[in-house]
Amino acid sequence: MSKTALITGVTGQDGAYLAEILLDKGYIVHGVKRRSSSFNSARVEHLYQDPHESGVRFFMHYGDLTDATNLIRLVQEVQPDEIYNLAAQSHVQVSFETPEYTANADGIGTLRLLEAIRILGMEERTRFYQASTSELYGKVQETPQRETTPFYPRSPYAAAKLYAYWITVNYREAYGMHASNGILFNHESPIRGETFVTRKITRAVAAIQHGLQDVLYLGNLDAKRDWGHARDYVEGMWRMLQQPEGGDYVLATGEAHSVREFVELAFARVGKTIEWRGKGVNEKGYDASTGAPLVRIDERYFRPTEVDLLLGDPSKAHRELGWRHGTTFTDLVNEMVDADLHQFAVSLDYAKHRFD
Ligand SMILES: C[C@H]1O[C@H](OP(=O)(O)OP(=O)(O)OC[C@H]2O[C@@H](n3cnc4c(=O)[nH]c(N)nc43)[C@H](O)[C@@H]2O)[C@@H](O)[C@@H](O)C1=O
Repeated sequence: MSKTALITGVTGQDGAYLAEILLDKGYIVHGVKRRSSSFNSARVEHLYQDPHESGVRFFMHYGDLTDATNLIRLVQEVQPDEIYNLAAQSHVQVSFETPEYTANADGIGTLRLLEAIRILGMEERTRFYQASTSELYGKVQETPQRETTPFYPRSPYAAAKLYAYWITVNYREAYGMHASNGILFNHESPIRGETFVTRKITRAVAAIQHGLQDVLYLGNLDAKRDWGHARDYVEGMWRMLQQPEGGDYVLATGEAHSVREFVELAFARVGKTIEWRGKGVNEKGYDASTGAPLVRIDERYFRPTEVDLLLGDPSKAHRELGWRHGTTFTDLVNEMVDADLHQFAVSLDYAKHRFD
């Protein structure tokens, strides 16, 4: 019999990759998305099947982590074997402007979902995955960070996720639920949201290459992150729920790079070498061969409190889940730049023919 999974946040980067691998593994997949006045399902469009065909295995529902009755009804209707809670207000900088909403969706939202399982008496049947985050380590207390490293959140986003982490642990211990936290370090891909720094950079490189943009504006170039590929990380989520018991696992590559290095590699993919001149907010990145300014600093992208360095130790996941990241940092950057170059080329071609 096919297993049934419920994915909140299915229209996001991770939701889309996870839905894809679960369908490949033979699951029936129910995704939850928020209502929006603009179209927001592009990442899962290719998973839709003709409803008149037999054997349809992908279903979408409207829902919201701030709406408890909706969550209870969804869990009751779908009767999932596995719930992956990926829905969140996931932008760290935005959380400084919307701290209450972030706490409600990311913190209390997790509680609502756990309570839905309990209210319906499904604690023994339904396994639960919580999208925890390396942002919990914030002002890091040791490097590299592992499951035992103390947390020190540095944003409303991280503080909300801290509550979600502990309430997941608590429901595991109090009610014997199979509930797990995946402490995922940054994971990116060509379908990453366009305001996260990696995708912002690769889109700008592609736009500059196509003559559609002159300069890329960024904040803190010295921040370091442990960047992996989202496709690898969703496999790790699934593996956590296949264990005999729930647990908490770091997924990371074990390698950290600065935003500056990401910029350099991304421009290198299109044959441009960046030469940095100036200091602090006056620093600029120039095209070494033409002298054109390509990168400038915009103070608006600095955060009230920054997380300077995140570097994960994924050895528990290696040992217990047999999980390893596959994509290297360079391959990740190249794949993202290539995809954005292609996307701009397709749009330009479409526009050209439309107005021919
Ligand atoms: C694991 C974790 O991963 C993500 O959170 P994030 O690390 O904050 O991701 P980001 O791509 O927004 O920033 C990375 C770094 O890059 C710096 N940075 C410089 N200049 C710009 C800039 O212009 N834009 C942005 N966004 N960041 C910039 C910024 O200050 C920060 O130090 C989310 O998925 C989150 O949900 C999550 O859980």
